[in-house]
Amino acid sequence: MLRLEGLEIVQGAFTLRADMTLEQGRKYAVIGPSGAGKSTLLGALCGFVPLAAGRIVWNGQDLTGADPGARPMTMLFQDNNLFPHLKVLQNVGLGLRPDMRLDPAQKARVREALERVGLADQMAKKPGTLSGGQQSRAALARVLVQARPWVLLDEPFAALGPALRNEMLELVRELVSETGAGLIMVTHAPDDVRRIADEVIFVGSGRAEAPQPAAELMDNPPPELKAYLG
Ligand SMILES: Nc1ncnc2c1ncn2[C@@H]1O[C@H](COP(=O)(O)OP(=O)(O)OP(=O)(O)O)[C@@H](O)[C@H]1O
Repeated sequence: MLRLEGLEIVQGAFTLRADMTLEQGRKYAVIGPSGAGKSTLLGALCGFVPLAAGRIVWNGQDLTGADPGARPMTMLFQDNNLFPHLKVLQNVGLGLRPDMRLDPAQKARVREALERVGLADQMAKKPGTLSGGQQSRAALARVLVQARPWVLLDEPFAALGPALRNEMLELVRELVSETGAGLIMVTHAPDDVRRIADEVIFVGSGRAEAPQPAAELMDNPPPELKAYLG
């Protein structure tokens, strides 16, 4: 269980507040207008954006001052963050050990993760020689080897075409279900919400609202969400 207690995040003139409890193993979509603070919220959860007030507590453990690497979260950014000069295998291995000194068991985990995302035959290639979809798969494999309890995605796969995007979302859904990880995903696409999310966190007017069941909310959106959805 991940608790956001009286969070206040200040960036210049912008303030975002959040108070909510997220359940392990659930899939949350974060939606709301551009500039509402969706990326800011994820950044604060991961420890990249400091809190002005409040606490983040995971299973009773206060994460508020913890370094990003010490938190139970992995973040997948829109651009995948792959290192162009390293092979796919090494890029994924970095998820386990930044110094890349993997022991045999860790090497086996990296290979397993690459097999799981369908890149078993692409391990020795550099990211630049892979397609966009394959690069996304490599980035997902890196998330997978870290095996953290929460996976955070900030508008993932935005650069991919619709069919490939859906395929990647389906893969994400399968992977988090298999590992029991919780998912928090920023998206602008209502279709993504219906496809993948159990619950929706709406961000607007300086607040991240407590999660609400996805299907219900999308079928009967309150005025602010309705205005956003158009
Ligand atoms: N480093 C910063 N310094 C000052 N203000 C910032 C900084 N980063 C973001 N902001 C402001 O914080 C607010 C929230 O930005 P954020 O990127 O979280 O929104 P978002 O909902 O993710 O938007 P989008 O959907 O366009 O990606 C914006 O008003 C933005 O201008």
